[in-house]
This record gives sequence, structure tokens and C-alpha cells, in this order.
Amino acid sequence: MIYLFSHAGLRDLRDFIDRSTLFAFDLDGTLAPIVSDPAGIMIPPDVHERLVRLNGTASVAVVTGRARVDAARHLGFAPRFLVGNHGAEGLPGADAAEREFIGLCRGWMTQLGELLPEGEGTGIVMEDKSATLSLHYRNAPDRENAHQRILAAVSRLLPAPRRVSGKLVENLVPAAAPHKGDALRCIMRHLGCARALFVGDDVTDEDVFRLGDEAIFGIRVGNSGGSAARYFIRGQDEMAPLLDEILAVL
Ligand SMILES: O=P(O)(O)OC[C@H]1O[C@H](O[C@H]2O[C@H](CO)[C@@H](O)[C@H](O)[C@H]2O)[C@H](O)[C@@H](O)[C@@H]1O
Repeated sequence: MIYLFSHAGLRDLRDFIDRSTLFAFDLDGTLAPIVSDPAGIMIPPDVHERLVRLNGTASVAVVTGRARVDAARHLGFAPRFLVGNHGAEGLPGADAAEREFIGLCRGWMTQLGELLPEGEGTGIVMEDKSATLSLHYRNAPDRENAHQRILAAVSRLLPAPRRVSGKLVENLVPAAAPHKGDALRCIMRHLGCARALFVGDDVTDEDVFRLGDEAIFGIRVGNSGGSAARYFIRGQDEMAPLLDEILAVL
């Protein structure tokens, strides 16, 4: 992986982007630092101010694992595209599929009511996002035990979900749902953008990096040997300098 703020990284960025580029961002861990309470995230003011400026200059998309309505509350600005539920919500022409995903999640929630009773000090929290579900265990007193309980319960769900591990969370996604890579390509087609820059930090963001698409400039938040991203920034606190760099080029 190439450090974005190295000579080579900055040169590549400057050569790649222009005003017709789509600028796409993940939310948790990328635009906002990770915190223990999912409801308590906040986009730092310096990042927010730069994002709003970028949004007034170029096409901006936010592609998040959160439900759109929830993400919109935290964003405080309206990007050109807001895709939720890891790609399963908000894509053009996907309304019928979304209704199907919501039905599947209702069924899983009923089953999980039996298989994984919340409360009783387990610390497992189910986040109902309509088109997908997230089972959080960050605040469990015994994370390992909580994680094993989640995995055991999820393995019994019918029909089987696509299970995507995240940061102390297991995400349950309908098997037929588009992932973030599908979603980004769909937005690019829809907007007629030949190129996109995407920044993300988590396992679901690897669905974009793994495309290996020369038309997508992938930047991971955090250096990781296991990532398919070509570039990285060291941490979420480098988002504001990254946005400065983008704005300077535009
Ligand atoms: O695709 P993203 O925008 O990165 O969303 C991924 C998940 O983010 C949230 O959970 C994660 O962030 C929380 C707040 O920092 C943290 O408490 C939790 O442990 C993380 O897993 C969100 O709650 C999920 O719905 C998203 O899927």
C-alpha cells in the first residue's frame, strides 16, 4: 500500500482527480471516528466544513452501512448520493429489491428473538436498519463469548444471510443485495462519471477495493496488510488534510 501523503501518493492523486470525478466516502471510521455508542458519532467540524465545500464543487456520494435515514441525521448535509445498508438501500431503480430485503430482515428478526435474546447482561445489541441488520458486541462484558453466541445464532437463520464481519459487529445482509462495490459502479454509471475516488476503513469497504478497478482510486483509513486498497491514510484524523488536498486540486 502507498501512503497517500508520500510523494508518489500525492502525485497519483493529483494526476487522477478532476471536477468530473465522483468523490465517495464511507461514514463510520472514515468521515466520523469510531465511538462506543453507534448513536454517538460525530463528523468533526473541520471535516464537515471541507465536505460541504467539496459537495458544492463536485459530485459527492456517501456509501454507508447505516440506514439512509440514520446516516442523513449524522451527515448534516445532502450529498448527491446517499447509499445505505452497505449498498442495499438507495440505488436508482432498486425499490422492489429493497422491499424484498426488508421482508427478509423482518423474518430474521423474528428468528433472532428466539435464538439470541438480547438483554440479560449479554451486551449484544441488534441494530434494525430495515434492509439489513447489525449485531453489535462492542459493549459486551465478554466480547468473545458474545461473538460466538452471535455466530451460532446467525448460522441457524433461514434463508441464510450474507454475513459480513465489521468492527465488533456482524452485519446480516440479504444474499442478493448489492455490495458497496456494486453500489459505487451503479452510481458512476448513473452520473456518467468515468472515475471515482473512494475512502473507507472497514471490511465492507473492501468490496470496493477488491474490484481492482483502475477507474476507482481506493484509499483505506489505516494501513493494513490484508486490504486490497492501493493507498492509505494513517487514521481518521487525516481526513481533513485529504479533503484539503482534493479541494486544492479542484
Ligand atoms: O459503512 P460504515 O459507514 O462504516 O458503517 C459501518 C457500521 O458502522 C456503525 O457501527 C460501527 O461504528 C459504531 C460507531 O463508531 C461503533 O460503535 C460500532 O462498534 C461499529 O461497528 C453502525 O452502527 C453500523 O450500522 C454500520 O454498519
